Amino acid sequence: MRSEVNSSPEVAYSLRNVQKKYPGVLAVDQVDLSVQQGEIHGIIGKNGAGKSVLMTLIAGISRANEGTITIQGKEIDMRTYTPTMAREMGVMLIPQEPLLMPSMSVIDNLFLNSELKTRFGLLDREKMKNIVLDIADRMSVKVSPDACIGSLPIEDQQLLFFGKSLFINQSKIILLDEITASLPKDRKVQLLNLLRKTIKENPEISFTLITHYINEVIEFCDRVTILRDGRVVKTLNVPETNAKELADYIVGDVKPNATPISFQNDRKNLDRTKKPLLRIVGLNKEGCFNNIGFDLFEGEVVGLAGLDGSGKYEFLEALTGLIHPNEGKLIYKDREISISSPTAALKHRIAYLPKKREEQAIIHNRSVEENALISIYDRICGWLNWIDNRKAREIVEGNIKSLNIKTPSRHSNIDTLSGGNRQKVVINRISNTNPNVYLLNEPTRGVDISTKPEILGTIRHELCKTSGVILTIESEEELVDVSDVVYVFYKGEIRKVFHRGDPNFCFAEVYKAVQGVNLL
Ligand SMILES: Nc1ncnc2c1ncn2[C@@H]1O[C@H](COP(=O)(O)OP(=O)(O)OP(=O)(O)O)[C@@H](O)[C@H]1O
Repeated sequence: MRSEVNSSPEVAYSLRNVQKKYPGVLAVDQVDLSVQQGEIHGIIGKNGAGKSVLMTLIAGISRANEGTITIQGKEIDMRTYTPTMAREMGVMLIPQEPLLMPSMSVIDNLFLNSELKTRFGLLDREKMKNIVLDIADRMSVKVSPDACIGSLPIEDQQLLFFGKSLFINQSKIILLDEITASLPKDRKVQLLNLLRKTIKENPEISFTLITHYINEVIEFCDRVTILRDGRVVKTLNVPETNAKELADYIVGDVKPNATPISFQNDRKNLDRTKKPLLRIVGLNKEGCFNNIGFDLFEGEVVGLAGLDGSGKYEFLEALTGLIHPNEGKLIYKDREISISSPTAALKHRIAYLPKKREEQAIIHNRSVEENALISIYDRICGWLNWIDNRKAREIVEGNIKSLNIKTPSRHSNIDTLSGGNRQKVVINRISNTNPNVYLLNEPTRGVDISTKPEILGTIRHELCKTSGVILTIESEEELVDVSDVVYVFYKGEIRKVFHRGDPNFCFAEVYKAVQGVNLL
C-alpha cells in the first residue's frame, strides 16, 4: 500500500478512472467518484449498471483492472488490496445478504475476530452480551445474544451486521448495498434516520447507499451518483434535483416508442374478445395491496412491475394461496374459486414458480428426472403403482430437448447443473402438470446472462401457447421484453398499465412509473 497524504482531508474515499472487466462485460468503466466524510451518498442505476461491482472494488473483494482508489487520504495498491486491509482502513461493505455464520450465535457472529477479553485474557462474554443487547435495541431487533443467527429473519441479520460495523468495528466508510430492499417501510425509515443521526454525531463517517428507490435518495441522501452501463452519468446535489430528473438520467436517451428488445408483436393465439382464463376482481389484502383487478387471457403474458414493497409479490402470492386476501374474487373459467395453497391452486391447473428457487423449488441431491417429474408421478405410474420408466424417459428427454437443458444425462444430480439450467428443470416440472395459468415469480433470478433470453423465449413461445402467464421480473427491461401487458404496482395499487404496441410500451416509461414518476 502506498501512503500518500490526500490534499483534501474531508474526502472519505475517491476513485479515479477505475475499470473492472469480466469476460465479455465491462462492469465498471472509467469511473470517477468522490465521497466526503459526513455525507450519505446515494448510488443509483438500473439492474446491471455496475453498482455492486463498484462497491466490491472499494471493499477489496474484487480487484480493479485499471485506475486508482484513495481511502482516507491513502492511495491503495490494487495488486495487494484485500478485504482485511479494507476493514483495517475503516471500510465495511454490507451486502444484500450478509455474510454471517448461520449456525453460530448472534454474539459469536458480531464479535468474530473482534472478541473482547478480560484483563486476565479470558473472553469477556458479559460485556459482549451487553453490547449485543445495546446494538439489538438500537436496531429494534428482538433477539437473545445466544440465539443462532441463522434462525433470524434476513432483515434482522442485516440490521445486526450493520450494527456490528458501526458499533463494534467502528467502520468509517460504510457501503450499504441495497440493504433497505428487504426491510418493511417502518424499519427502512428507522434505519435511514439512524444513518442521519450517526453522521451528525460522528462527522468522520460516510455512508454510500445503493438503492433502487429514487424516493430514498431524495429523502435521505446528500448527493447522488447515477451509473449507467458501468459509467458515471452524473453526480448531483440532492436538494438541487428531483425524482423525474434522476429517472431521466437513469434510463438515458431511450426513444419512447423503441421496439421491445427481442420479441415482436407475435401473439397469434391471443384474442381478448374471448372469455378470459382468469378474472381477478377487486383483490385486497390490508397493508399489502388494494383493489387489484384484471383479466388474464389464453396466450397472454402479463407482467407485474413495481419496487419491493409495492405489493406485486404479495399479490402474486395471493393468487397461489400463500397469502389470503381480505376481499375480492378469483373467477377461473367462469367459476369463482378460492385458493388456499399452491397445491390447491394446482388442482385448478394454476401452477406457481417460487422466487426462492434453491430453498423452495429444487430438490437437492436428486436427479434432473426426479426434479422434473415430482409433481406428476401419479400420472406416470402404471400397474402396481410402479413408475412407467418408458413414459418417464420420454417426458424428461423431451423436456431436456425442448428447453435445451445442459446436463450430461437425465440421471445427473441437479446440483451439478448451472443456476440457469436448474431453473429450466423447475419450469419443466410445472409445465409437465399442463397448467392453464402460470404464476412465475422472478423466473430469471440467479440465471446466467446467456440463459436469460432462452427462459424468456420459453415463456413467450412455449408456456403461453395454450395458457396464460402472470409474472414478476425485477429488471424492467426483461419484463417489457416478455410481456403483452405490464401493470405497474405503486404503494399497493395498480397505478399504470402499458400495452404492447402502444408507443409508450418501453423500458424507460415503465421504469419511471415504477419509481412513481409520471403517474396520473
Ligand atoms: N462475477 C462476475 N462475473 C461476470 N460478470 C459479472 C460478475 N459480477 C457482475 N457481473 C456483471 O457486471 C455487470 C454489473 O453488475 P452489478 O451486479 O454491479 O450491477 P448492479 O448495478 O449492482 O445491478 P443490480 O441492481 O441488479 O444488483 C452486470 O452486467 C453483471 O452481469
